[in-house]
Amino acid sequence: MASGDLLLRTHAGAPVLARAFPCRLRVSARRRRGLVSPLAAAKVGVAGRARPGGAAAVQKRRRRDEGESLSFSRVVTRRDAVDEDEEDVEGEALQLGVGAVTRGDEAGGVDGSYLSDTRFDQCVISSLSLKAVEDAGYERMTEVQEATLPIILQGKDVLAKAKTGTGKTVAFLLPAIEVLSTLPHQRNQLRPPINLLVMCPTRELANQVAVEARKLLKYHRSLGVQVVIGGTRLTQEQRSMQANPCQILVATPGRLKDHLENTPGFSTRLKGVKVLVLDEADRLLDMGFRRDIEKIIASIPRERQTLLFSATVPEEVRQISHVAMKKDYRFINTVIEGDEETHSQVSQTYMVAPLDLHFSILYDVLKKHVAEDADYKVIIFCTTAMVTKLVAEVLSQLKLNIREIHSRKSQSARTKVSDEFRKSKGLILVSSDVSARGVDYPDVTLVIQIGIPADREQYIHRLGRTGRKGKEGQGLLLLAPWEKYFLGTVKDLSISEAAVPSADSSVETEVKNAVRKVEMKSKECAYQSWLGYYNSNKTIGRDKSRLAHLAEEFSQSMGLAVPPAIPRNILRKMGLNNVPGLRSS
Ligand SMILES: Nc1ncnc2c1ncn2[C@@H]1O[C@H](COP(=O)(O)OP(=O)(O)OP(=O)(O)O)[C@@H](O)[C@H]1O
Repeated sequence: MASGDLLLRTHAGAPVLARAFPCRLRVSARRRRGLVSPLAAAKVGVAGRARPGGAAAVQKRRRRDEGESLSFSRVVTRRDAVDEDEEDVEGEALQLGVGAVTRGDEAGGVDGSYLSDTRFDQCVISSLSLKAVEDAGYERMTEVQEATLPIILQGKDVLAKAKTGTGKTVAFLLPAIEVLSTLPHQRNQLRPPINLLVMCPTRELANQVAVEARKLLKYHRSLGVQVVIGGTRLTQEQRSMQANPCQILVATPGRLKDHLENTPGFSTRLKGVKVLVLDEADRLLDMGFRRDIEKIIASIPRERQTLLFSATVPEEVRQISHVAMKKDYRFINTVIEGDEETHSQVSQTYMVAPLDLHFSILYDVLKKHVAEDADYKVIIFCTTAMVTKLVAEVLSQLKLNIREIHSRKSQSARTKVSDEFRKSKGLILVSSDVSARGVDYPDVTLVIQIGIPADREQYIHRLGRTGRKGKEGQGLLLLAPWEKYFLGTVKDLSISEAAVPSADSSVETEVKNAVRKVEMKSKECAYQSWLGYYNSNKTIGRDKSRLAHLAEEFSQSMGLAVPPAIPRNILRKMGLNNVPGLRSS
């Protein structure tokens, strides 16, 4: 936290405490014990003060989505790569830590600390929303919901940071719906305005947010929600928007831009936006999405409320939040200062081993996990879509119960796999970063990450697919020796080294046979995308001949004696033509 940020800790319900502790003396006593809600504090005049504007230059980080390189245009265009048809910071900051750890039996978790003591029925929300919240089975607010609701209801712009799986979706949807429910809604309008626009970086997340919105809208009969995402026919979406226009729109950026450019009357409807939400805000504001987001923001009214939510808010996101928010926005951070951004009930380990052992290690770890936990539910994150496909094929050959999801799959296949994984146990999902953020699969027991994640934030979001709602979970990061430097970026997290399983020759033979059975085409594609991914990595991609040598190691791990040849034009686009060790075709 930057100097000048206000440190407050919260324990119990914001609106309730505001009534319960009206005098400065009692608030101060609770502040000393770290138990004051922001609203209570604000009432007695201890609200956060403006942060000094930091004018540090915004570092433009080149990021990858889907693990594919963004640097080689047609080989992997930005469209293919990204999962999309796929002022100085002046805000007030509140640091809200978890006061007492409560045991959340009703949440089914071992540690219910993500829940606050405030019940929804103690809040100033409409009876229609309250009934819907109760029907959804939510009784107490989560910490982030408790912390943000009163401030959003005051009409403030909010940038909120809270750990993964702690209810950020309801935290922005519920107050936004409350705002909308006070607006006049005329039935039978030909093109009714869109009043709430929620942007999400992935299609799966957009669908999930719409499902949560529908739950909360159960009794708000005059309000509706619609989703526009890539991978579906634009005309189909246009027809359904015309047939049943809704006030709430959940969208991925590329597709929203398509509608802006191609759907008659759409830009007029966007002029009605009163609340804009950027879910996974840091991802939406990074370079992969920035241009689309800026265009979208330019198409909606300046006079609006903006809500940015994420489990990670790197300093540069705070620096550029003026792109979307008013200067007097509030930064609400529910991750206590000094606490890790990951969950303490998730054990994190890493293993370092040469690439040619990775499949055997993976198989060994999975076999043990499956044997130990009949209700196992594992996600394996891979660096690129094509590497994901390869790993899924190898593990399927080993007769594990595998499903595969990445951007090269059709949207219908993605939706089917995602729905199945949400409902089932006893499954292993091999995924690219399409599942890294926001996706709420219940009861994931283990998250494995093979190879370095795009960055520290991506590591945290991927790990956050387990340990949701206070439940326990495990995380394993599997690295090659030359990837070990990544550990330096997450050294503040509790990751401990795990011993590499000792070699078992029968397992190794089994794995080698499985690898051998995978089609050559899959190996070629994996090799090319692997090369693209590490080529655009600032550390590894710097030395091209070393990169070629490492790529050869990767091709050997797929059982290839000679690395596949890559079309010359693709090598050129990657800036890798004439690099010794790389073959062109
Ligand atoms: N007050 C509540 N009580 C119990 N469960 C809740 C409550 N609010 C939300 N949930 C549930 O908690 C789960 C996690 O919520 P959600 O997906 O919004 O988390 P998140 O913080 O957005 O996670 P991520 O950072 O991964 O996007 C969901 O299943 C949601 O239905």
